[in-house]
Amino acid sequence: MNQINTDVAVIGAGTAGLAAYRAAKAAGKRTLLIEGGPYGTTCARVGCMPSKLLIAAAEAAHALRHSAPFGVRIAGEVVIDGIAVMERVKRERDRFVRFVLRSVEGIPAEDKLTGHARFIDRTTLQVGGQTVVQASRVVIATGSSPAVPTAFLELGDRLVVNDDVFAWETLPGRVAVFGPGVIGLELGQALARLGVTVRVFGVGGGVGPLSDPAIRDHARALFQQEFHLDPSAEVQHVARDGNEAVIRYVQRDGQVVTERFDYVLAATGRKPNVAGLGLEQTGIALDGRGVPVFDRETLQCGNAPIFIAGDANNILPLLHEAADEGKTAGNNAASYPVVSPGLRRAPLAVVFSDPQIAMVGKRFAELAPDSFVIGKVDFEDQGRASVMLKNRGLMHVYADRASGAFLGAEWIGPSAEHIAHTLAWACQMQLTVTQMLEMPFYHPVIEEGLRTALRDAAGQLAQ
Ligand SMILES: Cc1cc2nc3c(=O)[nH]c(=O)nc-3n(C[C@H](O)[C@H](O)[C@H](O)COP(=O)(O)OP(=O)(O)OC[C@H]3O[C@@H](n4cnc5c(N)ncnc54)[C@H](O)[C@@H]3O)c2cc1C
Ligand SMILES: NC(=O)c1ccc[n+]([C@@H]2O[C@H](COP(=O)([O-])OP(=O)(O)OC[C@H]3O[C@@H](n4cnc5c(N)ncnc54)[C@H](O)[C@@H]3O)[C@@H](O)[C@H]2O)c1
Repeated sequence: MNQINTDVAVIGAGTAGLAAYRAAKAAGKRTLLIEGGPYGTTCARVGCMPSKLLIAAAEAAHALRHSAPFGVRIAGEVVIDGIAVMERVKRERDRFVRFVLRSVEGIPAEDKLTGHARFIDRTTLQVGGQTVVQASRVVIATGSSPAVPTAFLELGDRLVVNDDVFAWETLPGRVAVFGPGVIGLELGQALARLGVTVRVFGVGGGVGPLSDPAIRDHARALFQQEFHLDPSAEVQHVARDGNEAVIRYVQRDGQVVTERFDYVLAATGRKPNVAGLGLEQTGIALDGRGVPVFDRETLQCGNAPIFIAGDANNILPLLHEAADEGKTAGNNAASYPVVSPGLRRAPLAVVFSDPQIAMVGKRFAELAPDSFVIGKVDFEDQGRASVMLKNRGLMHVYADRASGAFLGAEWIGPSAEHIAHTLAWACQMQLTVTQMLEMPFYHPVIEEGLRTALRDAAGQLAQ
C-alpha cells in the first residue's frame, strides 16, 4: 500500500474540484487532486456544452421551418441529417473537453491521483486498492448523477440519461422524456425540433425550475403548443418489448393510449455523489440523503476539516456556483481552522429552452405573501419581440412593498439569458425599482419589456 501525505486532498476533478485545487495551491498548501472517472468535467463532457450544441442545431432547424412569415421561403424541404447533427455535437463537445484536459495536463503529476476515494477516517482516504492518502483537510467535490426511478431499470439499454444522448450516432425516431425539469425541457424541445417524436411526462405539475404559478402555467401552455408535455401525467405502464419501450398513459383529453419509443430519457433530477464515499467513517452529521450537514457560506462540514462544494452539496447545482464554491472550499481548506464566508453572487438561473426561462434573486416561492408587489409584462405586444416574431412570454418582477427594492424575477420570454444578467447585477447592487428605471433603455430592444414590468411595479409601489 502506498501512502501519500498532503495538506489538502480534493476529491473530484470537476469544475468545483479544479477550482478548489487551484485555490488551495495558490494559498501555498500541498494539494492532491483525486479523480475516479474521466477528466474533462461534467459540464464539458455531458452537461452544459453538449446540451447547448444540440439546442443550437435545433434552433437552426426551427428558424428554417419558421421563416415564411418574414417572406423568406425554403423552396425545397428542410432535411435534418441526424448523423451530421450528432457528429457536430460530439466534435465541438470534444474540443471543449480538450481545453479542460489541457488545463489538467498543466497540473504537476505529483499533485494528481486517479482512483475512487473513500474516507477511512476524517483525514485518511483510501484511493483505489493501492493508495492511502493522509490529508490534514479534505474537499468533497464529487458532483452529482442522474437519479433514475428504479422502475425504469428493467428497460435496460432502452433507458438513457443525458450522458447517453450525447453518445448517440444519430437521432432516434421516438423518445419519451420523464421529467419536465431543466434537462427534460432543454433536451426534449431540442429533440422535438430536430424531428424526433417526443412525449414529456412529469409528476406534480412542475415546469422547469419555475415557482411562480402564473409563469409556470404560461410556460406550460407555450411548450404544449409545440410538443407533447404533460407535467402531471398519468403513466399507467412502462415496459420493454424487443428493442422498444412501450408506454401506456392517459392523454390530457382522458384517452388511454399505448405508444412505442426507441428510448426513455430519464431526466428526473440528479443526486449528489456521496454514496460509497464512506462518510459514516468521518463522524460528521449527514442529512436524510446522506449529504454532510454543512455551512452554506464557508462550506465547512460541522467543525471538521472537511468542506463540500459544487453539485455534491446539492444546493445550487449550476456551473458558476460550482466554480465559486470550489474556490471557497479550497481557500477555507487551506486556512483551516480559520474559515470565512466565500463569495455568494445574486442567484441566477437560465433554462435554454425557446422561449428561455430565467430566474433571478429571490424565487416567488421564497417571498412572504403581501410583502411584495408584482410588476408584469406580457411579451405578446412587445415591440422588438414582435419584429422578430419572438413575442411569446410573460415576466414577473418582484419588489419589496416597504422599501421598493428589487427582490427578484421569474419569467419565460425572448433573450431571457441576457436580461437575466442585467437583473442579477441590479439585484446584487441592491437597487430599488426607481433606481433601475433611472438606467438607460435603448429603443427598440426587448429590455423595453423589462421596463414595462418595472413601471408596473413602480406604479403599484406608489399607491
Ligand atoms: C445535461 C446537463 C446540462 C447542464 N447545463 C448547464 C448549464 O447550461 N448551465 C449551468 O450553469 N449548469 C448546467 N449544468 C449543471 C453543471 O454541469 C453542474 O452544476 C456542474 O458541472 C457541477 O460541477 P461539479 O464540479 O460539482 O461536478 P463534476 O463536474 O461532475 O465533477 C465531479 C467529479 O468527481 C468525480 N468523483 C465522484 N466521486 C468520486 C470519488 N469518490 N473519488 C474520486 N472522484 C470522484 C467524478 O468522476 C467527477 O469527475 C448541466 C448539467 C447537466 C447534467
Ligand atoms: N440551463 C441550465 O443551467 C441547466 C441545464 C440542465 C441542468 N441543469 C442543472 O441540473 C439540475 C438537474 O436537472 P434535472 O432536469 O435533472 O432536474 P430538475 O430537478 O430540474 O427536474 C426534475 C423533474 O423531474 C420530475 N420528476 C421526478 N420524478 C419523476 C418521475 N418519476 N416521472 C416524471 N417526472 C419526474 C420533477 O418533478 C422535475 O420536474 C438542475 O437543477 C440544474 O441545476 C442546469
